[in-house]
Amino acid sequence: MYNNLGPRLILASASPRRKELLKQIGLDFEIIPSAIDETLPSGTAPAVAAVKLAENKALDVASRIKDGIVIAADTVVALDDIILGKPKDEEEAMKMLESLSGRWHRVFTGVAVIDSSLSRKIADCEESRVKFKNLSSSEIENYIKTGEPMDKAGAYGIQGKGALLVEKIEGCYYNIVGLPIFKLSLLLSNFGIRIL
Ligand SMILES: Cc1cn([C@H]2C[C@H](O)[C@@H](COP(=O)(O)OP(=O)(O)OP(=O)(O)O)O2)c(=O)[nH]c1=O
Repeated sequence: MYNNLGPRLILASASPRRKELLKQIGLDFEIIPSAIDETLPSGTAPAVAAVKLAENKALDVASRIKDGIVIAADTVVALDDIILGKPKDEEEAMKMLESLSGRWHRVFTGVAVIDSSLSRKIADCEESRVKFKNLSSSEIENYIKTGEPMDKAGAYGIQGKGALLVEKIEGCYYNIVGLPIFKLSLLLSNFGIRIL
């Protein structure tokens, strides 16, 4: 593990995907989920929303700990400039999947890294593009029955059965899953954390 002797690292996330992705690169870290209100003024641009929410999550946790470096992220799906967050119920999941059918959309993940003293903070956003196949109503219904859409932005998870909906992508795959590993490594290097 990288930081046995390095700074304490905290992932401010309840997302099992983010935990797995951070483990994938061999970092030793703790988890303290944030408890922020994730609503932003309507009309906020998707990239701005993703960065702002990531910053708010990181600040929330950083202000509750004595020492350490906090990592937080937020993922939004954007169809044109309309933000698709997590669906509140199956009906909304169906509407989201219908609107994504046969089209390209963008996935933005904002990432924030903040020192517990709040003296150093850095945030950035990664953008990927995703093209969905044309979905039939039975495909949408069957996908919703898997339960996969409910805790995910845009009502799908590319890392699961949602892969069956995705024709192609442009950009970082990990960004779509919720944590752009390469971008995060650049941010961490600004804090003197080099993983390789
Ligand atoms: C598009 C897409 C999103 N997602 C997930 C990533 C995020 O977990 C979720 C978007 O919600 P977020 O609010 O970004 O994150 P979260 O509430 O799950 O976790 P936390 O705020 O505690 O960090 O959607 C996938 O898992 N796969 C995908 O293909």
